[in-house]
Amino acid sequence: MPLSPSATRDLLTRLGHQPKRFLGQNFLVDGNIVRKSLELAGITAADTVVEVGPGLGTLTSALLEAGAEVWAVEKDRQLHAHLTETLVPAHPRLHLMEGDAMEEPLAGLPPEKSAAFKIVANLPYAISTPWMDAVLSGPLPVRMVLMLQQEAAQRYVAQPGTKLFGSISIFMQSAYVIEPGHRVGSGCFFPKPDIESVLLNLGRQPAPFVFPAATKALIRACFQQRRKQLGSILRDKVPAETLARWFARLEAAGHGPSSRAEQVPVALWREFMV
Ligand SMILES: C[S@@+](CC[C@H](N)C(=O)[O-])C[C@H]1O[C@@H](n2cnc3c(N)ncnc32)[C@H](O)[C@@H]1O
Repeated sequence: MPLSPSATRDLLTRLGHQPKRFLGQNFLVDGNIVRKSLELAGITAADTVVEVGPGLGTLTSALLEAGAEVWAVEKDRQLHAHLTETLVPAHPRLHLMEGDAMEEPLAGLPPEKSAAFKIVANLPYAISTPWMDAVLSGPLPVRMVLMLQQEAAQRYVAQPGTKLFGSISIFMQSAYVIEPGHRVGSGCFFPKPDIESVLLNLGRQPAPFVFPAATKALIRACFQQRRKQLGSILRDKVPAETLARWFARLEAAGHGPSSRAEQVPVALWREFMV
């Protein structure tokens, strides 16, 4: 069971640990949310799970109690040391590393384990979108159940023609079905965050599409100049023949070189550069 807010505060005091805002240290203190996360992820003893930012080990303990094998990466040296002392000795199925999830997005998961794994995490807010972008380059987890800020979740599900539609919406919607999640009140965390959070449930599509790194870079470039026409952004960056073929596809669907990146639907982006 997760610690209550007062027990969490006491533990942090005992450790001499001041929650760090820049590391998004808002610890889960609500048992229902922990249970719901495991339930949405369908965690069983047969699962291999990656966790980013185990913190005080709340989700980690629940995953281990369910019998899962867990790979976790924690950036905070003091919290990593606390988990090394308290959780690691009792749990041979926990593989904990100290590190940055931007360098180790899958917490050091070995390649032979990457064919079928899940991610369950209460993400540090500052890295949620760039980390997700890295994860979407593959290998892809079969399911992700993620606590993250509402605005990031809105970007993932955003539709063309809206302000929030961007490269991450395209990469996400090409690989995952976004299943109903849950709003999570700020009282479920200690300390309370000043932004809204949601629990997002992402199931891998039967035929997920992973964009090559070079294509991802070009798509990001198109959204960095949202107001510019695609023709003028891409003219010098993509071979003429490839571009003409894609623009012909866009024109057949009512778009073209004068369209802006945010107007082009996900399905047409999937045909870009292929
Ligand atoms: C929102 S807290 C979640 C803590 C815990 N999992 C829970 O649910 O209570 C985010 C955690 O991610 C860690 N963290 C922040 N940035 C990180 C990074 N770049 N790589 C790995 N861990 C990071 C923080 O130190 C913190 O423990």
